[in-house]
Amino acid sequence: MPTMLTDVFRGHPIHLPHSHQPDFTSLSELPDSYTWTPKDDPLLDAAPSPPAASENIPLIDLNHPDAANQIGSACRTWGAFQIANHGVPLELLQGIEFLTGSLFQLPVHRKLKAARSETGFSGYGVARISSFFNKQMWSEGFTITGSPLNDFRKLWPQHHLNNYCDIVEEYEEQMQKLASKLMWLSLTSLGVSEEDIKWASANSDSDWAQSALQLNHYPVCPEPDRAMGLAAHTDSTLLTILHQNNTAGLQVFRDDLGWVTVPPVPGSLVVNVGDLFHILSNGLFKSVLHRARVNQTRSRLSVAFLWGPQSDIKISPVPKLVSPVGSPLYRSVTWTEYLRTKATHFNEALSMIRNHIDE
Ligand SMILES: C=C1C[C@]23C[C@H]1CC[C@H]2[C@@]12CCC[C@@](C)(C(=O)O1)[C@H]2[C@@H]3C(=O)O
Ligand SMILES: O=C(O)CCC(=O)C(=O)O
Ligand SMILES: [Fe+2]
Repeated sequence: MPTMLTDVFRGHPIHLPHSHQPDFTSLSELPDSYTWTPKDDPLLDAAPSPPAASENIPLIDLNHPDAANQIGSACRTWGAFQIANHGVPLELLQGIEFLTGSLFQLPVHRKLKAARSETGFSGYGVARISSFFNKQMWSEGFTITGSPLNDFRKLWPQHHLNNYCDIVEEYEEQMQKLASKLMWLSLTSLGVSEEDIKWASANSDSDWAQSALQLNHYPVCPEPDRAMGLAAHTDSTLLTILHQNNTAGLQVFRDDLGWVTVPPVPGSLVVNVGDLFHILSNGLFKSVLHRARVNQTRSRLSVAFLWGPQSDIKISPVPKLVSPVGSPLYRSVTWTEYLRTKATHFNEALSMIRNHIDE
């Protein structure tokens, strides 16, 4: 039995700057501890000069005959794209959004009953990356892996549980299928097929993949321009699939464009390349730096499906993508090892497993 995501942080406690969550509703102005300046994040106001033309991540129709190439090209230039006609039922997207809304509407003392412990994986709390910043983020989150029953029991009475657990399980199943389809479509565009990746071809997806769900809530904020919902980061995953409610906030970074807002397109899903897919593609696919901003009038919800390989699988650059004379850009690493590296070194984690070739 491979180790599970639930064990990943056992030896890696996160010490958060404050022991309790703020009660956002009681704040009418932004406290200093929530006010971000470029000192707290060098890329805070990053913009190219001269200003770049407005561009956005592509919206790709999964039914389009050329979808594989469009996805491949988006993974190389942006590391992110949106998809329509993805096959996930609209009612399920509405269901998970409703559940997320109900969860965060609970009074703080109830949510804290399901608080994530310092070494735990699942439950209610601030983003794990909070420990790398001096300022607090204007958001709250809830992490789920596998069945949410144990955590949901702490929040809701018995009669809600079946329905809420069914929604989460159905959502995880649909996302799992979609993520695997997207991975193979994008690899096809690089000429990589199932024969080239042994761990994935020998088994069905449900044997080699695992995942987590991250529910995020960004309450309305008195001074959104000075606050940060979720600070700039890359995901450690192969792929992340994100559902956002109808409120903008997600931004992706491009060296030549600066921060680009991803507009909500009702019914569509946002996909982003994570660090492990960047490694697998030998650097061809970009693991995209992204963040979430907040809003003065509308609260924002998002549901991230974080998808990667089981903990015993070593990810390394696909040999076909390493040129015959070149050497792989990265050494091999499991998701667990990588999450631990990330828990200590955050945005430096990728460079720590990069091969430095002596000329
Ligand atoms: C399986 C994962 C992936 C995690 C850690 C763990 C559970 C929660 C994920 C996130 C979600 C929010 C951003 C991030 C950076 C964070 O702080 O928690 C993610 C992180 C990662 O992608 O590295
Ligand atoms: O809320 C968002 O749009 C981004 C969430 C995110 O990046 C994450 O949960 O990893
Ligand atoms: Fe993310």
